Amino acid sequence: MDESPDSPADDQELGVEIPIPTGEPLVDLDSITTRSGFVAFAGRPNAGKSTLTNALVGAKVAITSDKPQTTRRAIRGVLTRDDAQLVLVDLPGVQRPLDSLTGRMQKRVQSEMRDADIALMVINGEEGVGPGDRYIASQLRDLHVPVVIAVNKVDRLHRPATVSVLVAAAELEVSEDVFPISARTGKGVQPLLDHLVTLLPRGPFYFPIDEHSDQPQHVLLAELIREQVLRRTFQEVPHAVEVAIEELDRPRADLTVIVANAWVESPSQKGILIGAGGRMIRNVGTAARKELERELGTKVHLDLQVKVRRNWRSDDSALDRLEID
Ligand SMILES: Nc1nc2c(ncn2[C@@H]2O[C@H](COP(=O)(O)OP(=O)(O)OP(=O)(O)O)[C@@H](O)[C@H]2O)c(=O)[nH]1
Repeated sequence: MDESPDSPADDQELGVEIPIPTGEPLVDLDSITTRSGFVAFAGRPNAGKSTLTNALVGAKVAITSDKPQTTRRAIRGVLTRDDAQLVLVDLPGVQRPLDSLTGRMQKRVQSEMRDADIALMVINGEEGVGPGDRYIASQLRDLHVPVVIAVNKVDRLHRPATVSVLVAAAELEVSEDVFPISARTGKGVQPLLDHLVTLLPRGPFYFPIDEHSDQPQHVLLAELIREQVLRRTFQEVPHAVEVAIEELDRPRADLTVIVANAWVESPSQKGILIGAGGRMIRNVGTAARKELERELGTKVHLDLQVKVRRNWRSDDSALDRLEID
């Protein structure tokens, strides 16, 4: 039994009074010089929200791919500098819900946006401003949080094309703060960051300064495996795959053993993911192992199985188990 006099149970047994909150602020805000807050990303699928999150954080906290709807969970990336801490909330792209999975994703987008200190609207500069962006802008207008717009992928645009997307973005009339950036090359990201910091409220940091993300390790590892599936599959298969870590062992300091399942929705998708003679799943496994080794700093033995779970995207118990809420 824990004999520590500090434990709450002992406090109660000894009759120690626990102070009741009086409604007085616990911290004197005038004495705080740092700024901190939550910046939620809104944008169409594929606009580059996850790439921008990683670029700002300076570490890979979110997987990226050229397939729309890669991001399924709200991922918090944490960026700390001397004067400020930004908690970047990388969200799924805004889209019409099609099933339980996308329904949950969109509910999460709405609740995270409501709770944010700043909304950062990311526009895919290569595609220009479209009806999807106008819809997102109309939603942001109702939120009453400061909005900043990043026009991304300007590395793919000539100057006149960049100017015309910037003008179209300003005409959305949701923000006057429009920044041309390339999340891929890093161009324009620093001025955007400096501006976001000026809009944050004063306050203490939310996360320890060496933390990059609030994502549980097993979720990040599963995502790194899914990223390799996304790189190699097409049409409906990337959307039908989810990866779950079943076991993680460290038998030696320099070796991690991981057992993971890749869920698909039908036997034909299973066939595609395994590939002729098992070639596809071997390639996924080899590439994923390298990413896992980089993340964990140990050798990795990866046992990756493909399993069919029909309609997992409409199955609430499966989504709960996969921690998609
Ligand atoms: N050329 C170029 N490509 C980019 C840039 N930013 C992102 N991309 C690419 O665009 C694709 C989509 O990027 P993501 O970061 O996954 O996009 P997302 O907005 O998070 O997508 P969802 O998860 O679908 O919401 C990937 O292939 C990225 O490499 C950029 O600044 N320039």
